[in-house]
Amino acid sequence: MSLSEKLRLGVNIDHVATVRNARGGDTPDPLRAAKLAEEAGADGITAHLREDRRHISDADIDRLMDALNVPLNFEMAATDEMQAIAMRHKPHAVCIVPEKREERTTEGGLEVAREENRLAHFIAPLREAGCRVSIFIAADKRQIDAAHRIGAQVIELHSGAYCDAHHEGRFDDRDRELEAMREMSRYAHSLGLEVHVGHGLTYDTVKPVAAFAEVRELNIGHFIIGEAIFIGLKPAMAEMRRLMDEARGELQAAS
Ligand SMILES: CC(=O)[C@@H](O)[C@H](O)COP(=O)(O)O
Ligand SMILES: NCC(=O)COP(=O)(O)O
Repeated sequence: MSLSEKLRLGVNIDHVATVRNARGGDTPDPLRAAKLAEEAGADGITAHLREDRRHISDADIDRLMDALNVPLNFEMAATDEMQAIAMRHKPHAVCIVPEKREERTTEGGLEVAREENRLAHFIAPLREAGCRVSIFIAADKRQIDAAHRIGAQVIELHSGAYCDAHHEGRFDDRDRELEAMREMSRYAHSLGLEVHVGHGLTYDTVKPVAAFAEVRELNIGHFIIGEAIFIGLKPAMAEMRRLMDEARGELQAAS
């Protein structure tokens, strides 16, 4: 991959639905947020249909599929129910994520290595249907090798541990997490996998990750939606885009 290729920004609109669902009505509408994000230059929209439907609903996915002009990255657990939904919609990308009912947010990466056989069979029809299959994993060589073996085209590295360490002031841990993601981005890229990164990224944490030459896409939601409350969605996205471009520009200048 060349550095002149654009680093894509996928905007996750799950937490617009979280606010909507707090009152059970129709507002704020995640589709409206997605269309605004699209107008503001989002390269894709990410939505996670959780098994417990705590934020995005089935109807949201129907409406996103009908109305979006940019690719939808459909995040889902590896269950029969979700596979059937994905097969009905055939979104541009399907990102397989681990899910626990009791977790507040996606805590870790998918355990691919221990479930290789099941996951290989699970993703095969999705690939045949034309979806790009992405696997949400920790920066762990074993998991990357397994994702590669089962035929995934993309991996998304979970940046939550790096972001948490930064915001909690555990800078040694942060630097270790960052280094692991850097090394594993290179490794995954060398296997021919497309590399994405996401979870918990903020203005303070995005630049070092955006500077990984092998990374093609960042998926960012919670922070952008939170910031949008104060400054609006388009300015919040524009600032994220500016930081990503700045990191990329610095990398290009140094190479
Ligand atoms: C997999 C992942 O990182 C996302 O789905 C995102 O964080 C939003 O969903 P949750 O906050 O419900 O985990
Ligand atoms: N896959 C990560 C994602 O879509 C966004 O995560 P977050 O920024 O909402 O934590």
